[in-house]
Amino acid sequence: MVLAQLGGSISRALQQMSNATVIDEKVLKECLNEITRALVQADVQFKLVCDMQTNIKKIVNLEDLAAGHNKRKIIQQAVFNELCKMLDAGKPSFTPKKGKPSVVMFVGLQGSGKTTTCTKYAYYHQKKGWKPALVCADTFRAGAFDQLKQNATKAKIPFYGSYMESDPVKIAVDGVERFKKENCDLIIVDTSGRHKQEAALFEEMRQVSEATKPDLVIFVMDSSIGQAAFDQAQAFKQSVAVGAVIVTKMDGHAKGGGALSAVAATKSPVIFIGTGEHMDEFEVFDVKPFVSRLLGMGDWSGFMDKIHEVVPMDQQPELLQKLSEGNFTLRIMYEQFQIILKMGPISQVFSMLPGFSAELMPKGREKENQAKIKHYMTMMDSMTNEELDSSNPKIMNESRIMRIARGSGRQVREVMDMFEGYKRLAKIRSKMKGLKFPKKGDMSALSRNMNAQQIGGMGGLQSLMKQMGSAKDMMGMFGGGN
Ligand SMILES: Nc1nc2c(ncn2[C@@H]2O[C@H](COP(=O)(O)OP(=O)(O)OP(=O)(O)O)[C@@H](O)[C@H]2O)c(=O)[nH]1
Repeated sequence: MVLAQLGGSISRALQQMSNATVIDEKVLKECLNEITRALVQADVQFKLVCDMQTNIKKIVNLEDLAAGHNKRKIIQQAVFNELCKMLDAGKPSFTPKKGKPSVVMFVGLQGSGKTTTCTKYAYYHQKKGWKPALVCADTFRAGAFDQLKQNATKAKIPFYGSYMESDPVKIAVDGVERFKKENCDLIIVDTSGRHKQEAALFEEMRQVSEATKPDLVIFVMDSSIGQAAFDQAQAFKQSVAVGAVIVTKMDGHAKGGGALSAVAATKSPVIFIGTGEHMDEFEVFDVKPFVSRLLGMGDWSGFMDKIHEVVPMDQQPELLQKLSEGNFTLRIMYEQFQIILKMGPISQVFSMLPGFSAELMPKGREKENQAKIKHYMTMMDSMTNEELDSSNPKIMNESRIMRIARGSGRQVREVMDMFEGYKRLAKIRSKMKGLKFPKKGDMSALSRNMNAQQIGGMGGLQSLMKQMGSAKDMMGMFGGGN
């Protein structure tokens, strides 16, 4: 994934600087040049990158920093802040409220991923307890309704469209009315994809917008257009009241950094990014957590959100208790695998943990990793209660391993592999013993807690993970980290 490479290059530049015995002008310059190269390679506008470099140099005045100052931390913080500034549109978008009907209209160029993104957006909200519905007002592209219908059926989301009606305005109005009556709280209208030059289709888009009075218009844009994103976003904004942007195909394009920074320059907030063709390859875009993950600094609030999304409320205290106990059995590992599989792409989940980088888990390995977890779970299904509930690795003798392999139809080597992985995770967990996890939204509790643990907040946890070599270890378990 290109973004992971960008994050990896910036983190490495910062790491190399940290490794230097003395941080002087030369070391800082080398570090900033390295970061500049990485950003330019990701197609970020050269002027933006130069401005960023100048700003950092202004903030980090090495001569003025007294000896006691932690120069490394100050530089890291400046890089973090400047990256945030570059990607921040400066104003939030309208946010629909659960339980209150909102109409959201999707617009974008042909093939930008609009139809796919409508379903991803609906599915994302459905998982959070909303009642979304999809309306296909794309009468231009043959097959658009079938595509939406197929996606919606797969995700069990109600949909509306017509093979007969050729007027998109009528379909949109009928669909919105119908779903309002059915008490849907998020009515999503997909419109025809269009080109910048196609005046007639732009007019149609204006009419659909006028007739349905959307609370939010989302412009969907393919990241491969890079810096051209600026012109495109502007063109759409001039025709309809674009309130937010979703950038798609961030998984495969070297120009992703350019697209994100160019959209921010139009002052249109990016609210989600698409990171693959599948329904759950869709991530909230929130500048600070995004940059934090990009730099391998984690995103605890995103991680906790995911947990709150997939674990029923009544089981949450129990899970958090287990996470903080450090007494890690194979049964706990099994339960946590169940959660991980529900949380979405493994690389996405792990990139939310400090010390992990999406780079450690190549995207191509996603399917392979999911299959590996499932195989591990099949092997654990062949274990006895005694084996599952023991935290003593010594009970797993040769005859037990042979029995588990036979029972699950897997190789002995795979059982041993799974067991090695378990031991690695158990080691990590024992070091995290006593760490209390915050309630949803209560990040201050986490930092208070971490300070109490004397591991020095977020950065401290990151270095703790590094000390343990856990990122590579854990990724290694799933076949990443090479
Ligand atoms: N890799 C990747 N592919 C994506 C992503 N989002 C959409 N796609 C793919 O992009 C292609 C076009 O997506 P559609 O949803 O049909 O695009 P559209 O904008 O609705 O197309 P029109 O209706 O012609 O305007 C499909 O093959 C999608 O699977 C993404 O985030 N990553």
